[in-house]
Amino acid sequence: MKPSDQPLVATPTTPVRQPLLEVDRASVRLGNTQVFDNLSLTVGEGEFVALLGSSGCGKTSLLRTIAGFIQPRAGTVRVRGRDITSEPPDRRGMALVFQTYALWPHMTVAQNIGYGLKLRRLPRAEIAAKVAEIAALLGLSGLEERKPAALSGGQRQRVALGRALAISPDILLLDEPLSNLDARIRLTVRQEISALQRRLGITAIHVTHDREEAMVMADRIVILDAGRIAQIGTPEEVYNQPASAFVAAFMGAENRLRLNAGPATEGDGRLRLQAQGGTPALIATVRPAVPGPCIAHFRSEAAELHEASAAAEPTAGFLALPGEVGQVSFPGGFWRHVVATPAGALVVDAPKAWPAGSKVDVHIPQTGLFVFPDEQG
Ligand SMILES: Nc1ncnc2c1ncn2[C@@H]1O[C@H](COP(=O)(O)OP(=O)(O)OP(=O)(O)O)[C@@H](O)[C@H]1O
Repeated sequence: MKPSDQPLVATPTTPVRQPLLEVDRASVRLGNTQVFDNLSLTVGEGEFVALLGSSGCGKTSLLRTIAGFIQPRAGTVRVRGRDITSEPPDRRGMALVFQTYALWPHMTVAQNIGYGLKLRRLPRAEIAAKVAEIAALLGLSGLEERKPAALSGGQRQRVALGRALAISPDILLLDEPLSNLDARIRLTVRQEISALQRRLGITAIHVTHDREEAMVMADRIVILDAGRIAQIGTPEEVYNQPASAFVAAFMGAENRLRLNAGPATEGDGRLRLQAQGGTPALIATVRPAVPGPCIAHFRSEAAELHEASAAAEPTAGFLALPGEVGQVSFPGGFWRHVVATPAGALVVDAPKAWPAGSKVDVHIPQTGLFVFPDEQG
């Protein structure tokens, strides 16, 4: 199947809970850019969904379409079955938290949190009670009278979150809310948002380009590639069963090999895979079942380094490639090696350092290989 023949909508592999939000065959064009076309997505009640993809793939545009700031040229957006495509943003029961916090600088923490409630003309006492509740929930008690300029980045983002939660939205939309925070604070706020979302049972859609953030926060991850849904699944599914070479690489299996697959000589259903210059490997369980050119992806930690051997016999269960260690580094916990092989440079992690210049064999077990037909091959 050529990429253009692939379905636009990836089938979720896990059942969606009671649907709360449905984006149905939506198309969005901005200026001359067709951002996405015929895109469908269902989000269940109480679910935390991450929209993950590289810069420019359309994550923010999809979120803004859901929020009502972008009007799709075709398709509908529904909440609990009700068509809200033409409803303005403030009538959708959603709250959006931005990357830049977007707090009112002249207002105090309490006024910022209570802003949406004031717009809804709630009685003062009710606003004060709700603000106090939210401030306590988010660990902001005691800071209510401060202005945003007198807060840390993490505290500001919690105020922005508080302002969103104060209006009790059906759906919380998070547009890279953590990307302006430094790495350590980001981990804390990430956990706080996750815990809060689960405690309140609120439905959340979170835009991020950070794979780990999506993995640890979301129930399901939607991986977008140039306006198309490349895969929808739980973190384990997209990590362990990537649906395409793109998803495999995006989920960290960045080593890429062109392989040739043929039937194993024994005729027992196994495939004989061979990388350029490598020993043929007899492999049982990988896709594709059909012989031909294919692309394999694997993670740097899935491979092993061994002393070079002259073996040219087919090996069972793993690919073997001769190589020479180039650059060696220590990212922490393991040693990372760039290994030159006839099939190209590969990155391989190992518990010990192999000095630069070592002649090695790279072994890649079939359990760590993600193999896909090579459409271009
Ligand atoms: N107002 C606009 N006019 C024209 N094109 C736009 C407009 N806004 C966004 N685009 C284009 O639409 C595409 C998707 O943009 P979008 O901001 O949704 O991507 P993204 O995945 O959120 O990226 P990032 O992670 O960089 O924020 C990009 O090619 C972008 O250049």
